Amino acid sequence: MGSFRNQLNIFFSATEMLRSILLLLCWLLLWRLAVLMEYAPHASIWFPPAGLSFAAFLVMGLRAMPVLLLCSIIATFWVDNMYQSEQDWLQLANSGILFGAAHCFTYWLGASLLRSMVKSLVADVLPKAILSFLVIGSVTALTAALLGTQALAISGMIQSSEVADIWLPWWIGDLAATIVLTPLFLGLLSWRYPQIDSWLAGLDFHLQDQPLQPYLIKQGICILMLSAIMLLAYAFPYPEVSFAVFFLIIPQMWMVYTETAFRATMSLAIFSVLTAIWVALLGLMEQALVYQFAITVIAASAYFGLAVPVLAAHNKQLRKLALNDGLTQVASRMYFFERAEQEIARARRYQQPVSLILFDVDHFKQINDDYGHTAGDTALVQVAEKILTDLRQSDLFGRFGGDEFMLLLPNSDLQHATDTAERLRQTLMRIALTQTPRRLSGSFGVIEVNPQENLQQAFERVDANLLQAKRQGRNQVVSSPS
Ligand SMILES: Nc1nc2c(ncn2[C@@H]2O[C@H](COP(=O)(O)OP(=O)(O)OP(=O)(O)O)[C@@H](O)[C@H]2O)c(=O)[nH]1
Repeated sequence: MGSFRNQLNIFFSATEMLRSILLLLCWLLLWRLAVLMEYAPHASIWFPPAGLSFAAFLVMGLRAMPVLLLCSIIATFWVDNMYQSEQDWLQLANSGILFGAAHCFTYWLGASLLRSMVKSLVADVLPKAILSFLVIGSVTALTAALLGTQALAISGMIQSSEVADIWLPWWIGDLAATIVLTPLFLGLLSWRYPQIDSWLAGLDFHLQDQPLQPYLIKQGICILMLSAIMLLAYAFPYPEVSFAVFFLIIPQMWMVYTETAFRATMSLAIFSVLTAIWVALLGLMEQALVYQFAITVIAASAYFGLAVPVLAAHNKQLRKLALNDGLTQVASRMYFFERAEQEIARARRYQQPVSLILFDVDHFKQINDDYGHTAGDTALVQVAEKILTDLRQSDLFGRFGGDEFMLLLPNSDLQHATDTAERLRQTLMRIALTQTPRRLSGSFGVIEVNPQENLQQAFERVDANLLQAKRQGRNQVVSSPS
């Protein structure tokens, strides 16, 4: 009950009223545009209001219903004015309500289904969200076409016999617009409705600081290519020539991979509007179905392409998390062992020495207990930063866990590694911790890796040396020959 009252309050708020009026104006404008591109009665090459209805129901839910119903009724009166069907206003209102009910109910149902499906997906599943959108969008457009044509037949706007001819182009027109335009409308609406971001599984529609010029060049190439292909189809009126429009997938995918999601969807919208305009201008109505399919197929492929940069960014982030220790940013234990295996194998091949150092901060627990975990964390970060400045570029430095760190020194024999450990022990004592007045010290184990042993065995030996350094009173280096 509370939530219903909440919805009512939102519905009657000034901003929502303004949004509804804007929605009404945009819908009617797009509808007028669609009528301009009709190639047969009630069959437009594409029907942009369908994309807007789907996007509005996705974002606003049931709150969009009254406005979109009103749009459908106004459109019915408007269309009658054009076709002169001689119906009286009561019949027209009846037709409008029937058509509106078919259109709005279907798109609301489709949008609600998509919303609940996308919400139930766990993170990082953009391809699944895209697939759900394509499947539900197509079925919704089909249902809207079947119910819409029936509504017109029942209300007497068209003959029953015409339904069989109209439903397919009606569906493809709705489908092209729903598939191409819904994401763009969602992108535009996501500036005002931030909840959309969470459904997009990482896809960012908001403008980023990417240079405008390369985008404009790519957009220009897309427009030129499309215009050339359409003029070619006009000059050589064979059905085969019209299929050349499918080549547009190349520049569109180029756009998807290199530009922001918003620009890519914008480019698809420009492609579909221009195709529709060229078809209308050059009278290529015979091949309208080919162009409608091209628009839909290219858009559907492009959306899957949108998932690639998002997945690549996720992978990069996951790899960074796996390779680096989250707190100190030195190598993670997993990455250290992976690299150490490679280095030891390489050293064995070239018969070069390689050494391991394992060290542990003495009485670190005391810092946590006396000054808190944040002070402990800061101390670990300071230790890692300071040690890192004291190493060669080729040395590998990682965190084993807790206050234990490890080093792999390529091209270093036991003597060199022991000297390095001794230097680091002194470095540790010089660290001035920012959050505690404490001074640090560390215990070090050192070994030179024996050509016959594997990493596991080498690690056990260096760990034993560290343990001995602890037992012997801490703040010292214990090394042993191979
Ligand atoms: N602040 C902080 N503490 C950690 C972290 N990881 C482990 N610790 C703590 O580090 C302490 C490590 O203690 P130990 O190595 O067992 O012992 P110690 O106090 O260093 O004493 P010795 O090693 O015997 O000299 C434990 O209290 C852990 O809870 C971390 O990421 N941050």
